[in-house]
Order: sequence, then C-alpha cells, then structure tokens
Amino acid sequence: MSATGGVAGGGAGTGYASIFVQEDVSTAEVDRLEAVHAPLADSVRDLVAATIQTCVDEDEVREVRAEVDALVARLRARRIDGPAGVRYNAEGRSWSWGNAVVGERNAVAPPLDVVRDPDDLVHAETVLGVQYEGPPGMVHGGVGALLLDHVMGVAASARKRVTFTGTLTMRYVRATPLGPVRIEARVDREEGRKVFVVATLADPDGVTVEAHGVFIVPSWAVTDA
Ligand SMILES: CCCCCCCC(=O)SCCNC(=O)CCNC(=O)[C@H](O)C(C)(C)COP(=O)(O)OP(=O)(O)OC[C@H]1O[C@@H](n2cnc3c(N)ncnc32)[C@H](O)[C@@H]1OP(=O)(O)O
Repeated sequence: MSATGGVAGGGAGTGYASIFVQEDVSTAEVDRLEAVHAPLADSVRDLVAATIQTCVDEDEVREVRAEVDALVARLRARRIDGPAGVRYNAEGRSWSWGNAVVGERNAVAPPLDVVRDPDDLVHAETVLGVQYEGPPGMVHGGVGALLLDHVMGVAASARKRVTFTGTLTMRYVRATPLGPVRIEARVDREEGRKVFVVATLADPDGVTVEAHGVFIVPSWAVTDA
C-alpha cells in the first residue's frame, strides 16, 4: 500500500478509510517524535538479534525475560488501540510508523531508507542481519520479496498516486547471503490503472533476485483531476 505525501481516505468498503488519517501536527513535531522513537526500535532490533545469538546460561535467560516483560508493560501503559496506519499532515508529510519495511517505530522493519533519484530510479540499501535468515546464512526468500514489494510500490506511486500490489513475480537467481543488500526499482510501463515495475535485489557481488510487479491504482482512488 502506498501513500506518499498524503492521500485522503479509502473508498467505501475498502477497509482503508480509517487507516489514511489526517493529523493536525507540524512536520517539525513529527520529526521530533521520530527522533525519540526510532532509537527505541533500534534497541529492540538489537534485542531480537541478541535473543537469537545469546549463549548466556538459562537462569540469565529467565531473568532477562522478566525484565523484557516489565519493559513491555511500561510501554503498554499508554498506547493506541490498533495498527499505526498511514498518517499525513497539511504540509504533505506522511508517516507510517508501523510499516513492516520502513516503519520508524517497527523493530521488525530492517529498516530501509528509500530514495527516489531525479530519473525516477527508486533504490534502498540495508544490512540484513541474523533476524532475516532462511537457508543457513542466507536471506529468507520472503524477506527479499517483502523488501522488493515495498521499494517497487514506492516506484509505482510516483506523483502521490495510491497503488496496491496486484501481482508480484520473483526469480531467485542465486541465494542472497545475510549482510548488505541493495534494492532498485523503476516503472517499466503503464497501461490504464496498471503500473508495471521491474526491480532487483543485489548483494555486493551482483543481482540475486529479479522481480516484476503489477501495481494497481484502485478504482476508489481514481479522481477526475
Ligand atoms: C509508499 C509505500 C509503498 C508500499 C508498498 C507495499 C505494497 C503492498 O503491500 S500493498 C498490499 C498488498 N496488496 C493488496 O492488498 C491489494 C489487494 N487487492 C486490491 O485491493 C484490489 O484487488 C486492487 C486494488 C489490486 C484492484 O482493484 P480494482 O481497482 O477494483 O481493480 P479492477 O478494476 O478489478 O482492475 C483494474 C485493472 O487491474 C487488473 N488487475 C486487478 N487485480 C489485479 C491483480 N491482482 N494483478 C494484476 N492485475 C490486476 C485488472 O485486470 C484490470 O485490468 P484492465 O484495466 O486491463 O482490465
């Protein structure tokens, strides 16, 4: 789902109407809040990796678990009811703090900083750690698809239009080792409401996954403008 720069609502029956929410908050305040919360997500990422890799003794594991449970209770003392959704302000700034790929507050997200070049090539780089393992020492195929889907969605969503993933096709050329990866995506062509996107996932030695996708501007998002 894409909502770059503020897209009003979803159509009746889409289930998205309550997800795209306009907030009366300045961009400076959004940036300030992100600067407070993003480091927490970073620390939780470290916690996830440490949970996988730790070799401390069993009593220590039980004690750490109790401390983590206490921290969870502190954070839940005041919280929103459901997902973070996609929010935007009058200045056109949007934020999706829970997004599985780029959510500033989401420790599950790698995270990914997605960049659009002036020529509309969209790219992102990140380092995939032990949390993203599939085959031994290799990136899980679904994780590669997750990252590709998001970056391709950004490519398809140029000029602030909404697009949703319709069909994604992956060709896993060779296994992707855990470590640094780069994703690149660009629009190949458009037919009506269908945006065809091509993309690659690469490690430092070259392309490991090739992807093709059809992203759709949903009928409810079509305007006459
Ligand atoms: C900036 C952040 C980027 C984030 C990127 C993340 C991407 C995501 O994860 S999005 C979430 C995953 N995707 C979804 O949940 C989508 C679920 N599906 C839907 O909402 C709808 O089926 C949707 C929007 C894809 C199409 O609905 P609708 O607008 O009614 O399409 P419809 O009118 O039937 O068809 C329009 C055209 O698209 C084609 N089409 C429809 N569905 C698909 C599909 N799944 N695959 C390929 N083509 C399709 C139709 O054949 C038709 O083509 P033509 O114009 O040639 O006849």
